[in-house]
This record gives sequence, structure tokens and C-alpha cells, in this order.
Amino acid sequence: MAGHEGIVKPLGEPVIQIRHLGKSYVIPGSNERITALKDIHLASDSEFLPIRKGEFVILRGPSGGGKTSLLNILGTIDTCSEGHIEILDEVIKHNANDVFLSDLRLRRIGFVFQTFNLLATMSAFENVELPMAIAGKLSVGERRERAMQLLETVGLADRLTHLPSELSGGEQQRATIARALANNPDILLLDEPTGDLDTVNTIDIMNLLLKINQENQTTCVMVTHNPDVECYADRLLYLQDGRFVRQVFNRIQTPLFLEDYQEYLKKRDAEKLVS
Ligand SMILES: Nc1ncnc2c1ncn2[C@@H]1O[C@H](COP(=O)(O)OP(=O)(O)OP(=O)(O)O)[C@@H](O)[C@H]1O
Repeated sequence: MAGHEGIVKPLGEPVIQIRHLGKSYVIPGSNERITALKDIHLASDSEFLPIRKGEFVILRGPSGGGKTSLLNILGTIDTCSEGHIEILDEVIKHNANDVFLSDLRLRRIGFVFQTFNLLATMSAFENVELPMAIAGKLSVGERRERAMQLLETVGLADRLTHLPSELSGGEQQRATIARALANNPDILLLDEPTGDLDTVNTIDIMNLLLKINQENQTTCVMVTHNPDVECYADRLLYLQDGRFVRQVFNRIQTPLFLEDYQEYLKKRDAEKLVS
């Protein structure tokens, strides 16, 4: 099995390790449990190696395989039933303290979901400024400057005062990414970030994520059903029936080019019609 050494890009120290993790859900009103994850082990003594600083990992696999369950546990918005995770040297078990977890989330982890989750009554600027106000580390002036910079980075400098309802889907997702970056997280967790977007916006968002990943060394873990964006990852991890079944390392992350991709999609659709 190939190790990280096949990847051309330099990666940092391990930032996510998972040890013998299991997750089951209790079905409300019954004694039954659904097992979503079984003995997930991502560590240096495993075929599935730890996720390292600056790595871009895409989680793939069939529906119901456990991708979102795993992402939610990594993001500490859900807890595991067995085993533990190690995020940035913090060991997190099922009984971790809520205050500790919310502080870890606020300071070190950014989330981007398929549905954009912006606060509807706040402008793009206010949405991006909010996590910094909650963290309380920056002065009002500093956080305003940072919010402006982030919105500029994601190409929304001319949309600062727009409410989410006044932004397109692609623009809302860009604002969500700016908000997720507000407190300069080490790790960005993304659940189907392009799931609601058309081809143009999918490429736009993926190129933006690639830039953030490569320029800031932000570790990205992304769930997607879209095989066409696998080329953006350093590593693909496949989950099926609650287990890792396969991993593939990409030597180089390769962005898609809109015109080539549209041409490819046209050909693919034409071939489907013929067959
Ligand atoms: N809150 C929950 N309560 C009960 N069962 C759940 C819950 N969340 C997920 N499950 C179950 O856990 C299993 C894994 O679900 P999960 O959403 O993690 O898979 P997934 O790979 O993300 O699927 P998809 O690709 O369809 O989003 C499924 O059988 C699902 O029905």
C-alpha cells in the first residue's frame, strides 16, 4: 500500500487520528441501534494513515456508508460510541466536555455544509464577522478588516451588505467558506459543499478550496458524491458499511478547467444517450 510519500506536496504533522472508532444510533422509541461506523482506525499502525497538516482528503462511498457520521464526529458536533479521535493533539472520547469541545470547534475547526447555513437576517459581512465576535480575540477594527479580506479572497468584495437571500447559491457558498475561515481554523470540514451547485459554481468553489488548502496549509476533509472532483484531493478514502475499504493517493492535486470539463460532460451525456 502506498504511503503519503507518493504525494508531491509537502505535508505537515498528523492532525487527525482515529482509533478503533465505532458509532451507533439509538432509534427513538425502540431499543434498536443502527451501527453507522465500525472499528474505524486511521493511525500510523494502520493501512489507513493519519491525516496530516495541509492534506486534502475526500471521503467517498455509497449512500449510508457512514461519511457524514464520521465527519460530524471529527467536527465534534457528534460523539462516538467506541474508541476515540485525536484532533490536533487533543484526545476526544465519547464523554468529552461540551465547553471544551465548543471552544475547540470555534478556534480550530471550520464547517461548510451543502445547505449554506448563513444567518438569514445578517449580511454577508455580518455573517463572516460573527464567529470572530464570538471568539472575542480581535478588536472591532481588526475583525472588520479580516471580514473584508476574507470576503475579498472568496470574490465577494462587492456583496458585503447583501443578505443571503440576495446572493446566488455559489455566492452563498463562498460566503459560508469565508465564515468558516474567520477564526483561521487548522481544519476545514466540508459536507457536500458543491451538492447544490451547477457545473460553473462547482468548479469555482473547488478551485477556491484548493487555493485555501495550498496557500494556507489548511487541512481539508470533504464528503462528496461527485467523482469528477476527486482530482482535487491528495487522498481519497472510501467508506462502505461503516468501514474504510480503500484509499487512493493522488500524487498531484489537479484542478478542473471549466471549458474542458463542460466538453467532457457533453461527450459523456451524448454517450449515455447512444448506449
Ligand atoms: N441521527 C441518526 N439516527 C439514526 N440513524 C442514523 C442517524 N444518522 C445516520 N444514521 C444511519 O447511519 C448510517 C450511516 O449514515 P451516514 O449519513 O453517516 O451515511 P453517508 O455515507 O453520509 O450517507 P449519504 O451519502 O447518503 O449522505 C445509515 O444507516 C443512516 O441511516
